[in-house]
Amino acid sequence: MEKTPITAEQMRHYDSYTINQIGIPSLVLMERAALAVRDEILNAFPLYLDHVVVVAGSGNNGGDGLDVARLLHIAGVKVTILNVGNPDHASTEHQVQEKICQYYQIPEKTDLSALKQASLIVDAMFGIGIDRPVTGAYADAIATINESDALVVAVDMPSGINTDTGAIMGTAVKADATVTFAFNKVGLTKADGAKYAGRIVIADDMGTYAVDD
Ligand SMILES: NC(=O)C1=CN([C@@H]2O[C@H](COP(=O)(O)OP(=O)(O)OC[C@H]3O[C@@H](n4cnc5c(N)ncnc54)[C@H](O)[C@@H]3O)[C@@H](O)[C@H]2O)[C@H](O)CC1
Ligand SMILES: [K+]
Repeated sequence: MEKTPITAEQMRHYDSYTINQIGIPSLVLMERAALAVRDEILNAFPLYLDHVVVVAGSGNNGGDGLDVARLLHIAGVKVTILNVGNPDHASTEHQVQEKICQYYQIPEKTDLSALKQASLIVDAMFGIGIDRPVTGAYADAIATINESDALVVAVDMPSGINTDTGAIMGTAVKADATVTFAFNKVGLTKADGAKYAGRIVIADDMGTYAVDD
């Protein structure tokens, strides 16, 4: 398996090859991604589990976050979801995960004050899909996260960090750890990305396959 850090475009290519050519459904990849984040949180941060707040965007990074919220909830952890994204823009997978979280009646908030009670924050606003500077409610959430003394675990990328350059796009989450999927990302190895990522965990048992075509 290729071990050098990859770009967002390469990751999207490998994802779509795995989903469309091999036939592994994207929700299966999402579940495997979320299991890796859950395992890292339970194994590495057992003293920070009093109240986990998952900050979710409306794309598949947010979908991963909702999946992690459910997995932690059924593991007996107190979890609150803070939805920052616009629900009207929710991706298909995000909507599936949202419905499951509603089944488990996991509390959902939109007010940033939810972050004040967090012992651990899961940053699931943006992953490799970030394509413009962060502004508005997302920027406010990032500022509040960075001011918090909660432990911060980023899903795939610290939100606001450019996957390919490591540059801060307006503003970015400073994470204690980042669980990135399938392969390391170029943006986690250089510039501000290397600093903002914290300890990097590469979840490479993802079922995502590198193709060289
Ligand atoms: N690699 C894997 O095996 C898997 C990765 N998964 C996760 O999917 C995300 C990528 O999801 P995507 O929906 O493409 O993008 P994001 O969730 O990162 O971003 C959502 C959405 O946000 C918009 N956007 C971009 N920049 C901004 C901005 N500055 N302000 C507001 N909105 C912005 C843009 O339209 C994006 O589409 C990946 O990181 C993983 O977490 C899958 O779960 C499956 C397994
Ligand atoms: K993120």
